[in-house]
Amino acid sequence: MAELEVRDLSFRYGAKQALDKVSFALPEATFCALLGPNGAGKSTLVSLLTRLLVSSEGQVVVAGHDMARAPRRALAHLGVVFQQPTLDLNLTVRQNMRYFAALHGLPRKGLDGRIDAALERLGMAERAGEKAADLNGGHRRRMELARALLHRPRVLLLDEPTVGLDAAARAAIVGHVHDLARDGLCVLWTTHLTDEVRDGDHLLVLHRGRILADGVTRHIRGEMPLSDWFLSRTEVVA
Ligand SMILES: Nc1ncnc2c1ncn2[C@@H]1O[C@H](COP(=O)(O)OP(=O)(O)OP(=O)(O)O)[C@@H](O)[C@H]1O
Repeated sequence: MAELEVRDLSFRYGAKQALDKVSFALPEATFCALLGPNGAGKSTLVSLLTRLLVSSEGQVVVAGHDMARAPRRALAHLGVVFQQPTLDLNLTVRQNMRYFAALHGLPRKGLDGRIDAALERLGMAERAGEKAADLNGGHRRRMELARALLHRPRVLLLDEPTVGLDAAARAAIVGHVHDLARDGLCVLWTTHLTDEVRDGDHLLVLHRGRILADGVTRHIRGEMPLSDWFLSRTEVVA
């Protein structure tokens, strides 16, 4: 069964068609890169998947729950890391996580254990008592990732999560999220950077609101480096 399924999803801003009949299905234990140049429609798709936007055309199904008919159940299985950081810099890492847990109605019983486990997975266990303001950008992002796992979602959505990070921090996050996918999570990672995509990843290429390619990266790119393939298909002049 698909953990995340999108069927014929379309969206327009007035006359501007931002998404045009987008369809794909992702199973568990998948790292899927959603690659598209600026303006391709990635943010619009993320907004529809998280119900910030609603479309009357098409369907989104998370862990078997239809986003339009059962939004609370669908959203309960979705973890999200947005492009813009959403943490309180004055609180410690643990306080930020407790605050998020309270907002989501997670039971207090066993919460610290959940927080420790989530931080451990991201290599952040020893930073639980540090103020978010004192963390570097990469560690802040990892904290947001740990937080997105607290309610044990089956699908994790990340919208260009490496924006503003240096190369080492980017590589660390890319690695951690691949580990999460290997352990069973269905991950959708949006990016416009081909070097964040691995050959064995599931790749969706979005261009001008349409899916250009859907499959395993190494099959899609053939003999070409992915960056060359991507540039040739999206007509971006380097
Ligand atoms: N509020 C809006 N009103 C009108 N057009 C919009 C609006 N938001 C986005 N668009 C247009 O819809 C298309 C898709 O935009 P979207 O932001 O989803 O792309 P993106 O792939 O996320 O790009 P980026 O990487 O630059 O964030 C673009 O042509 C954009 O100009």
